[in-house]
Amino acid sequence: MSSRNRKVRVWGRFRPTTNFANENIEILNDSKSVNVHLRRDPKKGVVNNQILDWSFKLDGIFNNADQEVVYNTVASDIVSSALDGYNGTLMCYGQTGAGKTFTMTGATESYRHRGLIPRAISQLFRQIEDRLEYSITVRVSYMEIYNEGMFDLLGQLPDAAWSSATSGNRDLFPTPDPMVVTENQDGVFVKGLSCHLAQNEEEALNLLFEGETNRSIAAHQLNKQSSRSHCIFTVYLESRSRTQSNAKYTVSKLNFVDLAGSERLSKTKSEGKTKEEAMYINKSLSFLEQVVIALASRSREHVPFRQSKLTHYLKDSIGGNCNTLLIANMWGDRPQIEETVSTMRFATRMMCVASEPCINEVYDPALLVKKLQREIQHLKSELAMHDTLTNRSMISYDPLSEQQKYEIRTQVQRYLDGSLDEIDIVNLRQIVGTFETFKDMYNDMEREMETRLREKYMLVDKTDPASIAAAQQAGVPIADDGSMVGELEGGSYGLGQAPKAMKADSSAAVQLKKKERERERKRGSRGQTSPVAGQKPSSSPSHSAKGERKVESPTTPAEKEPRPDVDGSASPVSSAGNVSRQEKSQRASTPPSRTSAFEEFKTDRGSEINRILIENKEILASKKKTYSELAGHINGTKNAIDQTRQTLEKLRIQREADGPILNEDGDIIISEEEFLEIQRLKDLKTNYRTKYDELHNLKSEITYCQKLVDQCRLRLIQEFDNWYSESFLTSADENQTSLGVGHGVRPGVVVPITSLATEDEQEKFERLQLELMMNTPESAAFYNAQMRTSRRKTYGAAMSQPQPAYRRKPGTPVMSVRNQPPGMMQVQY
Ligand SMILES: Nc1ncnc2c1ncn2[C@@H]1O[C@H](COP(=O)(O)OP(=O)(O)OP(=O)(O)O)[C@@H](O)[C@H]1O
Repeated sequence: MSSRNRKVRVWGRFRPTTNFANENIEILNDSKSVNVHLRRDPKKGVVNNQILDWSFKLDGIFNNADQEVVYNTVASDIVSSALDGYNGTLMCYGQTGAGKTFTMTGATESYRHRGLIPRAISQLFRQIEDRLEYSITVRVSYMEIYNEGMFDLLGQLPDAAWSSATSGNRDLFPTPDPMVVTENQDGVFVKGLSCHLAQNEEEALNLLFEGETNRSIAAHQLNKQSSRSHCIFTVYLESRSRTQSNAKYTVSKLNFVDLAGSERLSKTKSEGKTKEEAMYINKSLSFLEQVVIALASRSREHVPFRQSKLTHYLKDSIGGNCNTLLIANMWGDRPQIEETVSTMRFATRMMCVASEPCINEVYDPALLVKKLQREIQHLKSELAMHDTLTNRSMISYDPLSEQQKYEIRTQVQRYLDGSLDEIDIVNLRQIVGTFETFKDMYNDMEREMETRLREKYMLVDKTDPASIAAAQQAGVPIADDGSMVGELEGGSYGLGQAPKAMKADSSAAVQLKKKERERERKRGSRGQTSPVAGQKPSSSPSHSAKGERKVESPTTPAEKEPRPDVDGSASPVSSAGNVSRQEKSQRASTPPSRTSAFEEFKTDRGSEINRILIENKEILASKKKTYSELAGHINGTKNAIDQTRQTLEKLRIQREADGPILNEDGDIIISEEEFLEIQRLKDLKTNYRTKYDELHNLKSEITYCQKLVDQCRLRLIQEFDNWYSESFLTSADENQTSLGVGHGVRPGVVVPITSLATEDEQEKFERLQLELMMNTPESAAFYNAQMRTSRRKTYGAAMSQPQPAYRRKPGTPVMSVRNQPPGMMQVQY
């Protein structure tokens, strides 16, 4: 029942008295309602706003009730729920001497008058014995909060196990560190509070009584043995199933909170230590009241739990997911009537605190891992069975063995050196392994390359002044701006020879550089600077650090010849493979931009192949258009089929509702309308199949045409590349161009041929889309829209791309076309 509570349960208990103020306190017959009538206090004057009549209604009132009745009525269910995984809190609140400790612990010397805690312990172990299918662990802690300090009432026991340091700082338990209230995702706990395993009822009771003896008690005007602290006895339960090897188990805690008694100092006239204690008690109870008010108010966002140790510790124990019970202990005597009203008011507020108990389930990580491992094994077996049934027994789901890794590496190595044409794909793991091997090999190569470079050269980061300074110190002739003597401009890293070799006379080097600049200047004055706007004048390659570039000096005859016009007015190539004298002369100065040269090439030397490319593209475009129309037609047919099916279904339902009409043979007779619809459906299906086959064939043609277009384009680019290299570049130039032209292109990396023309990517994308459309023709509109968007994007990207490096990949095989598709132009090589 308690697990379904929506509010904290609150009961009132009057301690027995022979002087019950019947004229002031009326307990109604429902045993829930209490009316209290106060007498006007003459000390407050004739005119005052004192409320004299109060009516309270709690969940129940105990008057002269036996301990057993109290326990069975309010506590038993909460204790049972704790074994199911629900947290529970049982709290006694009230005036000093009102019977809180009696209710909570009872008279320790009398079994009959034992209180809630011993009864709960007894019930717990009884029920644990009954729950044979569960292994339930019981642990106990007992602490008190005295004058805002926390003390472990069981801290001195030999089996004390602390969550961190030992606890307390009271004289009784001199310990190094004070206890601290801590919170984590599992709830609130006290760091430093000892926890004790209790294997049976007796052990648990021993712990209770041991703690009782350590409580702070003092004689008080209203109670000979008044508790001067808040005491919290906690039982921690952990319940695991014995029958199921389940990673899931429940944990719960039962808090028994015996609060210190409130008192009016003006009335009790407490003095000295008792007064100080009372002040602490009243203050913390007032914070508790604030918390309760905040919890009871829906509009309140902040609950001031951290104002006191008590409220902080009770943060997850009042309402919330916890079964909470408050027993408001009261005096029935007339002199205490104001305190009784005050206690009733607190109790009524507590009734408004919401409580939504829930089971605390946790997962044992070790068991969970085991369970998941078992599940993986099970799934693997299922997969293996499935693969065997579908003739895919090659597939393995185990991690790659060392032998397999070695084989993959060997394959990749052979693939890279060209002795293997293709890597056979066996399964996903092998693909992943292959990629990893590529990555490893790439990293190895990079490291090896750097090591080799470092062995031979000194690498200087030109953007790093410290690196430059270090190089200068090592004797490398390098200027403060990072440029090296005799170095080519434009690189971000300087590559100099090792210090020994580089110990050239720096003043001579500077002179050399000056002379070089002078020569450049003169050459410029003769009108022989680069024709490309914005391009830097070519630095003299003959002065490179390695001295390997062979560009003719400005004084060579080649350079003295007039520079050819690169806008195409004069053809730079006389015949394929034959580079004219005029062409050779172009090498002496900066070559034209590849973009402009390519445009020129397409209209001149490469005009024939360009023409074939254009025609093939036109044929491809027209086939794609037909494909799109056909797909649209198929879509229409598909819609018509769906509609006809719906109509037929309606007619069938109608026919069945009207009752079937049968002929003599017992066959169902259908209406003419239904017959016609069936006929129509047949025709539509035939049409759909025919057109679908057509679409399929057309798709093959498109794929073939696409290949031819690709081949043409590749050929055009290769031709251009050869022509450009022969016409304008020396081998050193080629190297330089490949490093310098492609932005972000790494030395030695050849730009993939597909990136040479942006439409390659576009057309590849379109091809993929067409393939998808083939599978689901009804998605044509969707994919078409996608293509349009993609085209727009590709166009935008192409417009903003830097000039690509037109480089022919070494060893690229020359393509030839063997089969000519109908209506396609064949490339003649
Ligand atoms: N229901 C009851 N039946 C019999 N005796 C009771 C009952 N309630 C209280 N008493 C007795 O009244 C005295 C004071 O009770 P108790 O110590 O429980 O009060 P308390 O509220 O805990 O006071 P304090 O706040 O000072 O600790 C005890 O001697 C106790 O035995």
